[in-house]
Amino acid sequence: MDQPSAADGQAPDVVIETRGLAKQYRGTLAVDGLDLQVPRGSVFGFLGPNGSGKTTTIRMLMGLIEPTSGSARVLGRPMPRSSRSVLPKVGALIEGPALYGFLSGQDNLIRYDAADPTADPRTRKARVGAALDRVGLTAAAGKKAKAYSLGMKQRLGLASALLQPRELLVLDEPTNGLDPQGMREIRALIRELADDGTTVFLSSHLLDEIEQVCTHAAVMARGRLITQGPVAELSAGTRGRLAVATPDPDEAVRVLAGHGVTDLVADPHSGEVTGELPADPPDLAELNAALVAAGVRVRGFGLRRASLEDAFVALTGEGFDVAG
Ligand SMILES: Nc1ncnc2c1ncn2[C@@H]1O[C@H](COP(=O)(O)OP(=O)(O)OP(=O)(O)O)[C@@H](O)[C@H]1O
Repeated sequence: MDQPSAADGQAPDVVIETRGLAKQYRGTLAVDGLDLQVPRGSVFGFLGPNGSGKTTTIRMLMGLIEPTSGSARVLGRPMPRSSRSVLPKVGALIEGPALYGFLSGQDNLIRYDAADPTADPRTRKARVGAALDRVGLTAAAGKKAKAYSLGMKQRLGLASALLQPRELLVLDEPTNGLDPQGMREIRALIRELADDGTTVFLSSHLLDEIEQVCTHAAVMARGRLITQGPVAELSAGTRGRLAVATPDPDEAVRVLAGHGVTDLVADPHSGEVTGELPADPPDLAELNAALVAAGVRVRGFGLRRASLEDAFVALTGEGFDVAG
């Protein structure tokens, strides 16, 4: 049967699990042998450049398209076979919310709620009011949706996904196209939802977004999973860059290069020189002393923690290209 059990080999604290999941389009292997594990209670970032297979994966997870091979389980049940029992517990926002511009935000939600055969019409108003409140749109509830900013439209879309209690929220690029303020609002909302115990799975091509909001992440490149795990651990395996703040960048670059530091970059705006330490790094105190001895005025000196971007570059040997 479809009930989750130990016999299925899936731990109950995993809300999404795929094994060898793959999708082949005519000329393209969009997703290639994906083994994904999303822990319950996590804010899970599904990170990858444009075209790396994120949306295709999400569509398979939500039972919208069939995988070519492999399997996917959501909330312990196989997809797409169990869509009817799984999807009511999953709030999904894929490729932007479908809204009627001529209806108010509130009336859009009433329409959504009315389309749900399991939703009791007698409690509709209260549900819609609570969802609007949840996303901070109560004051704008009577305004036509076409007059909403992009961020407000996105929040209304989230409200539609929150009309029913959800175990899992799946959000495809939830901040795409938003201005910085709109992005902050959506991120704050995601954190609040996670604090309430909802697992949030979100895709993004923005590295810093994943670092700011996610507890866990999986990194995709060209349809393949590069790595996954707690965000702090993903970058921990990558060495940080040496950073020297100095008004003498040219001389600093020369001295550091002489001590085996590679990939040196001098930022004229910040007055900072950064570089990659060699595999067998020199003693940092001696490196600093060498700079000073060469007449380099050192304002700051240290190792910067590796970012997810550093980890991505180290793992793929490619830059994180977010063009498109
Ligand atoms: N319906 C389709 N038919 C043919 N090829 C497709 C189809 N959908 C996606 N692809 C291809 O599969 C690959 C992965 O696309 P996908 O949309 O899953 O990536 P993504 O990581 O979500 O990128 P984006 O953020 O740009 O949507 C791309 O090369 C894309 O062109």
